[in-house]
Amino acid sequence: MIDVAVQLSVSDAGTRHQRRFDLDIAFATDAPFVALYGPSGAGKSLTLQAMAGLLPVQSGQVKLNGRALLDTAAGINLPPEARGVGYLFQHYALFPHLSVRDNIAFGLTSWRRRLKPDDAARVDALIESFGLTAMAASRPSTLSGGQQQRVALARALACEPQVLLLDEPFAALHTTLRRQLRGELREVQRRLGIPAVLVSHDPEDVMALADEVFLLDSGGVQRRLRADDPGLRAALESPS
Ligand SMILES: Nc1ncnc2c1ncn2[C@@H]1O[C@H](COP(=O)(O)OP(=O)(O)OP(=O)(O)O)[C@@H](O)[C@H]1O
Repeated sequence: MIDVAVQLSVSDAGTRHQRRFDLDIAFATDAPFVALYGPSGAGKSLTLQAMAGLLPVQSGQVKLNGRALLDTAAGINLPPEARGVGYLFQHYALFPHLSVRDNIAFGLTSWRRRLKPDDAARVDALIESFGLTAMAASRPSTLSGGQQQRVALARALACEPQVLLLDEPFAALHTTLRRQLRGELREVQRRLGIPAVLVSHDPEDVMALADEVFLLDSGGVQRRLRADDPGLRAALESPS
């Protein structure tokens, strides 16, 4: 169960034409794959950042299977590294000087510590699942965009997160590759049983992946739809 209810404001204080945005978002779901969908500027990325602990929240809570990652009323605010969250960005943000394998294993090794056998086996399984075996020793710059995004996905999954947060993960990829990667993501995510929250502008991403969709606008949830709702496609194609 993912249970999010947060209120926060962001502003670029100090600039001449100060802008401010208020997010007041609440959703709770047991769906294994959730999409947050809405126009540019609706507050989708801010919601993921608040869940990951990357943004200060004025009030509210973020709970995962009953475990509070944030609960302002109770004084709980776990740091990002203690939240058990795997975060995948649109731009892969891989470490250029590390091999594919070391990128995937990055969160599992700390300074001077070697990978434990269990962790090494999980990294190898992810490398295989995402078809990266032949390039495991290569640097990211020698990989295609789709291959780099697979590395980033494998890295987000390597730490066995409690939830996977996906921010426009396919935006930089062309249509055929998007379709293929969606399929791979869905298959691995199901097999590992890790719930996912996807942010996307693309109705096809949502139709292909989501079990439940929250339509966002102006910093709040406007509507909730199940994947089998016959009005889903129409709602995605004209969200407001
Ligand atoms: N530090 C900030 N100061 C002022 N406004 C901000 C700040 N950070 C974000 N915003 C604004 O908050 C709004 C929501 O941002 P957010 O990144 O969550 O949008 P989004 O729904 O993910 O949009 P997109 O689909 O374009 O990525 C935007 O209008 C953005 O300009």
